[in-house]
Formats: sequence, structure tokens, C-alpha cells
Amino acid sequence: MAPINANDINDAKAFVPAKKALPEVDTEGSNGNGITSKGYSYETLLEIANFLLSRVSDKPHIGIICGSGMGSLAETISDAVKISYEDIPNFPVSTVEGHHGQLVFGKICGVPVVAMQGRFHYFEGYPLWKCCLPVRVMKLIGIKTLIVTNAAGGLNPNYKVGDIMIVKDHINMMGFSGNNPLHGPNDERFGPRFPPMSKAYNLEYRKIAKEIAKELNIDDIVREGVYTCLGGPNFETVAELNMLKMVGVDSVGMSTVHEVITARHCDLKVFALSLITNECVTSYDIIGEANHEEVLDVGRMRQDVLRQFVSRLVDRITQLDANNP
Ligand SMILES: O=P(O)(O)O[C@H]1O[C@H](CO)[C@@H](O)[C@H]1O
Ligand code: HPA
Repeated sequence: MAPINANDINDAKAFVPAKKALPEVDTEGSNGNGITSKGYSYETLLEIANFLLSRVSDKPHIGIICGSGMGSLAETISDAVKISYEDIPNFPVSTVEGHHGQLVFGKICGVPVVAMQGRFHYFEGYPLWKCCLPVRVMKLIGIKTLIVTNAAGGLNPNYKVGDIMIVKDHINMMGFSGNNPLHGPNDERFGPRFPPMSKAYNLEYRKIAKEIAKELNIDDIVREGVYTCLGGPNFETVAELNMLKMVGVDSVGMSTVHEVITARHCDLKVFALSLITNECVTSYDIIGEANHEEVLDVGRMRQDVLRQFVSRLVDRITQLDANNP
């Protein structure tokens, strides 16, 4: 029998090479499940933070994580200084299409910010603590607030593609099986062993976001709901989505939850939004299937609105926090 080669598997045309060399999976200290108790020490993260601070003139006040296809959020940043993840010692690299792989420092509405144009996902092979390493680094370089954006499937039947969902809460599905970014020894310099999560998504910020939606005349597409993160990389089955719907999930993705847990652990204030990029397939009668190209397309379609929304948020959050230090 002739030996098989890569082209025999699926259609050769459908084969897209990985964007970057795949990262090595960190198995050191692992329980064999990809869950590791080994994280970088406080000192190593401090070294990364100092490396970054040596490259910029202003300490950022706000960090922004750009979701899939939403990297253009960073294009509103003036006086931009861009630092590729590959040039940052001990930093992971982005391997997913739609995630640039760089930090952008500069200003939005005069406020010093840093944006991650590209985040790290569990399905890329990174343990959760490593996906969230940049959150701790951003904390060390001075941010007080984290704005997290993601692309997500809309599970709530009232949601439409292109809607923006303000995240009011999450369900940590991966955490139910013990996979948590805070798994392992706790360094009190970041935060407590048992951090509360009942007020993870800042209520004042959510109020401001709803006001901004009215001002921009987009309140008809702005929703508020519950997000969940699954490990990916496959999109969900019909049965899985129906189960998630039953437990009160409104939008589904593969990120954000662990970043928010890490951010709250180190006392950052958090605002998060989902861009609804596809309708979740909750019936076997639906013909369409979720795909990453559509996710990126919807990100592009909504880029102007998102840029305005996030710029105003940065401005108003800064005013709010200046009045309530
Ligand atoms: O959560 P972000 O990074 O926005 O990306 C979402 O979009 C990708 C799937 O298309 C997954 O990575 C999912 O998590
Ligand atoms: O439908 C989805 N499921 C999981 N992650 C996603 N990211 C964008 N859309 C989706």
C-alpha cells in the first residue's frame, strides 16, 4: 500500500499552515492534563515588566485585550510604540489567525494605555497560567483597569450577529474540572489564595457602557449577558450548546474567563464585552456551521463601532476612577 502523506488527509486546499511555529506544551510540573503548577516567579514577571517599561515613556493606566479579528481596536492608539511578543523575553507567541502578536503602547483620548493585539488561548497548547501571564505583567507595569474583548457565539436566541454583549458574569466551565489559572502555589504579592468572583465585572463600568451605547445610538445592538469559555479548539456540538443554554449562558467563546480571574485576583477592575460573531447552532435542522473566517469577518464589519465604543469607555472610565480613587 502506498504511504499516506499530509495531502491525503482532508483536502490539500483546505490545509492552512500554522501562522507561527507552534509553542512547546509546558508539561513541567504538570499533572499530565496540561495543567501545571509551574508558573513564572514574581521576579521573572517583574523582569518582563521592566523590559517593557524601559521601551515606553508613559506607564499605562488601562490594558486592553483585543479579541479575534478585533486587533484594529489598537489602531485608535496615538503615539504608538509596538513591541512584538517575539521580542519580549519569556513571553508566549500568538499562533492564531486574527491575533497579531504585539503589545501596542500609547494613548487613547490622552489616556496612557497598552493593548494586546493578540491573546493566548488554552487550545494553542498554553496552560491557563501562561495564557494569563500578560495580565500580571500589565498589572506590574501599572494598569488599574483591564478591558477584555472577545469574539463569541450568540446562544441567547434574541442575539443577532454583530451585537455587542456587555459581560455581566461568567461561568467558568473549565474551572469545574479544576483547570484554573490560579491553580498551584499562590503568591500573595499578586493576590489572596481564595479571591471572590461575585463582583468580577465592574458595575459602574457596565453602567457607563450602557450610557455610551445610548450616546452612540447603538443601544439596539448592545446587550448584557453571561459568557462562558470552553477549551476549544472545536466549536460546540448541538447538545453541548443546549446544555449551556439551560444553565444560563448567553455567549460562548474560548477565552476571557481565565484572564478575568487572574485580573480580579490581582485587584484589577474589569470590563468585558463579547462581539457576537455567529449564531450558535442549537438545532440539527440548522444548515450553517460556525467557522473562524466568519468570526474574523464580523470583527472587521464592526471595527468602527467597536473603536468608538472602546475609546469612549477608556475616556469615561478614567474620569470615573479619577473621582473615586
Ligand atoms: O476569544 P477570542 O480570542 O476573541 O477568539 C474566539 O474566536 C476563536 C474562534 O473563532 C476562538 O479563539 C474564540 O475564543
Ligand atoms: O460559537 C463559538 N463558540 C466558541 N467560540 C467562539 N468564538 C467565536 N464564536 C464562537
